[in-house]
Amino acid sequence: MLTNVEHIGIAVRDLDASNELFSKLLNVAPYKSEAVESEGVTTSFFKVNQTKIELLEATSPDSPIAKFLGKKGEGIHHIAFEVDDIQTEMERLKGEGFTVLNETPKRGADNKLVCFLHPKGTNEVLVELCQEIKE
Ligand SMILES: CC[C@@H](C(=O)O)C(=O)SCCNC(=O)CCNC(=O)[C@H](O)C(C)(C)COP(=O)(O)OP(=O)(O)OC[C@H]1O[C@@H](n2cnc3c(N)ncnc32)[C@H](O)[C@@H]1OP(=O)(O)O
Ligand SMILES: [Co+2]
Repeated sequence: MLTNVEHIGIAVRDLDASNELFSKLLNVAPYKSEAVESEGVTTSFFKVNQTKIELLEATSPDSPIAKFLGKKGEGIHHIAFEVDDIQTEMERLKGEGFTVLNETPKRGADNKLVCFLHPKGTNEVLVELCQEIKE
């Protein structure tokens, strides 16, 4: 079951400059910065009440963020939904005809298992599913 918007991902060219900008905009400092090597990104996270913003800077030219910046420029890159059981949700969405981009949930940032849906099947919006890892 989808339970919430978990975060909104924003592609940025310069994470330091965008951290400053979003700190001023939201009036809070980022609570976390984390590199996710498998995605070729460095992230930083802001939280305002229940709303989470994830800034993403590319760390390699073949990163999805580098490609997105090259094609579309900075801006909203994806919307992430929290799910209670990612595997069940992936199966349900595949059954509805959506294309999952990873058949097995992978480790994302901020202690999450994640899966992406292809934007060509979701009105050009890249959708991420996130399930909290309980350790
Ligand atoms: C930090 C970890 C994690 C978290 O925990 O939160 C993250 O958020 S990681 C975020 C970065 N990772 C990803 O985005 C992984 C999923 N993405 C992909 O697998 C690929 O980016 C893609 C969506 C399959 C596209 O890859 P590819 O086909 O190689 O690139 P193209 O540039 O050729 O794009 C094809 C087509 O898709 C459009 N596109 C690409 N990205 C987006 C997007 N974010 N939103 C909307 N549309 C997107 C792109 O414009 C192309 O369209 P056309 O030009 O019309 O062909
Ligand atoms: Co994300």
